Amino acid sequence: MDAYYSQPIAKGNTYKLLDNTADIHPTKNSPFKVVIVGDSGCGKTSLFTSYIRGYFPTDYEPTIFENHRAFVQSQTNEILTVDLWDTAGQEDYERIRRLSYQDANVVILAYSLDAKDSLLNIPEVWAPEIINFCPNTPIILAGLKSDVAEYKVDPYDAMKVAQNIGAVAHVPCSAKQMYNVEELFDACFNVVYNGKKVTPGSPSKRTSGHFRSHSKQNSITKSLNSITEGIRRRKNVEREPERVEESPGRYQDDYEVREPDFGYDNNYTRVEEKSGCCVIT
Ligand SMILES: Nc1nc2c(ncn2[C@@H]2O[C@H](COP(=O)(O)OP(=O)(O)OP(=O)(O)O)[C@@H](O)[C@H]2O)c(=O)[nH]1
Repeated sequence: MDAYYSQPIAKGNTYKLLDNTADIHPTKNSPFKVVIVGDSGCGKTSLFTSYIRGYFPTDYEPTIFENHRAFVQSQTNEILTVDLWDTAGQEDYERIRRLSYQDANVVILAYSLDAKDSLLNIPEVWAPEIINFCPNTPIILAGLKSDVAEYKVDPYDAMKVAQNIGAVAHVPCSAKQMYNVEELFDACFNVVYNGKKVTPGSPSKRTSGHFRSHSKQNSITKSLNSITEGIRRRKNVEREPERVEESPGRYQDDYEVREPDFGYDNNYTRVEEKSGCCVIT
């Protein structure tokens, strides 16, 4: 695994996912936001499921938007609230996905080791989108489905891509075999915390620039959930019109997805962050 890292960030702390969340009070912590993006079908949802739930899902259902909350404990017993944002790889949901980038602490940029196009799309599609919408957010490139018998992607080509897009790490992993899954998420936390104490407290006291207000995140999540619900309901209307009692058109205009205006231009430009987390050339 080490050979595929551009920087040895995963050598920092390890974080244990907590099963029993009954005694945890999330308001004490600012959530740590991890967003995953990548081609449709490359394995993003399965990765999150295998990390949070500990099993590999057998059904495939294209994601529109999903949000999961988890709690992890560092080796020094500090608890971190983690929000995992699963996005749609499908072009149809591009506008929703773009809203997910806001205030991300880390972006996992995923490709599948059994789909060459999914790697080609990293510099063509995904990296420019991330740079556009969250230019200062560290990127971790994740090569999913590392269990497949035949790789369509040379891991060393992927390593080059990782360096070219300024990813802080490249992690090949398998949700199916639970290979490197925990290491990938440890890497996410270590990008920000490496060696630093995880302390609950006011987001404004943070200096990394990657912590934002809890309430703002909650309102983004609520609005994305309602958009997603609207889409799901409209899809059901299309698929099963006989079960709809009210006007079938009622969900068509019940939300408006606006392109976020974060004040960045649309070009794929060189972005350097002082912390050295994200350097794009
Ligand atoms: N062999 C293998 N197959 C996997 C792995 N992870 C996911 N898959 C399969 O890949 C397909 C797509 O997986 P998803 O996790 O739904 O993919 P996704 O990237 O979330 O797809 P979208 O929601 O369309 O963006 C499913 O049939 C999974 O069973 C893995 O680690 N190994």
